[in-house]
Amino acid sequence: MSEIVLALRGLTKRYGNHLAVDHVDLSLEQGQIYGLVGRNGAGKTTIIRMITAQTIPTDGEIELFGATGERELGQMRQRTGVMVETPSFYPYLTARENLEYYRLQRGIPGRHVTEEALEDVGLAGTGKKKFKNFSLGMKQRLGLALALMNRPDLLLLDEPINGLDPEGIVEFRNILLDLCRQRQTTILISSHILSELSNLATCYGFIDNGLMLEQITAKALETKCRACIELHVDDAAKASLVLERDLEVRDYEVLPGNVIRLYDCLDRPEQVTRALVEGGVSLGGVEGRGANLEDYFLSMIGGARHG
Ligand SMILES: Nc1ncnc2c1ncn2[C@@H]1O[C@H](COP(=O)(O)OP(=O)(O)OP(=O)(O)O)[C@@H](O)[C@H]1O
Repeated sequence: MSEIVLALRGLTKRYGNHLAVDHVDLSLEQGQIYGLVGRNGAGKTTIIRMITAQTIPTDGEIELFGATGERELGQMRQRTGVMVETPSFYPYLTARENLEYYRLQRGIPGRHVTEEALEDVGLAGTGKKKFKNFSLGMKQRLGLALALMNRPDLLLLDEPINGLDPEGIVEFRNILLDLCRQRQTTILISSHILSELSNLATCYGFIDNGLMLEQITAKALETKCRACIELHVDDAAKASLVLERDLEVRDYEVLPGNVIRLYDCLDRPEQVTRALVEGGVSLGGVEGRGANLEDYFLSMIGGARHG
């Protein structure tokens, strides 16, 4: 069984009358990339700050690498790397000089640590270029390099992809995937844009108003958000037969209540309905379902607000 790297149980933060984080449960196994998704003010930063002891929880429990007591938690926190908002770097120093400054400040021995961190994030070749002339993507990668200097087993990243252009997002994503593959680094990454985390997160937690609304694996989310034609029929077995025989459909699933989700023939729904009717199937409804991750997230938040 995989090691549980991080577990939150009933984690709560109250500011006056405001519940910023409301009894959040979360569990993260080694090598997972957990996408914490929520709008601005949802409580993402507060959760990360409680894990790193920058904010004291009002209630609940944090378990890190199996430890829960304050003293042991303190030790285990040394195995984490954190990036909450872009760290302040010196504008007139290079990437290497900036990292060297922080390495010495933190008392981490060995120049090779800086070199490895620069290699990890693809900034080893930036030479004399000063921080002030870096693109946002480079700045964010330097922030990540700083979080990687202690070779963490758990990385906590608060909105690191925020504002990056598509190319920057891909670069950042590839670095994280490499860390996960090569070092089995476990990653918790927050974002207010779900699609920024696609092809990266292995599971998601959706948070709104401090509440964890849903936790779902990337695979399950992909299935939920996959484009399909949803058919409500009187006889699913008969409909399946017609679809396979007359339209050579292979990719479909049958849900309870005589509902069929069809992933083939998306561009020709009329042909599907005609074939079914001609095959003697009664259709109660035909509905095209979208494939948009953002819509899924927004519909969930909408649902929460009405709830
Ligand atoms: N020190 C504080 N004092 C009072 N309220 C706070 C404090 N820190 C955060 N909050 C409130 O707690 C809630 C959650 O904030 P948090 O920063 O965790 O959200 P977030 O999801 O990270 O959003 P953002 O992306 O905007 O940072 C917000 O309503 C915020 O105003």
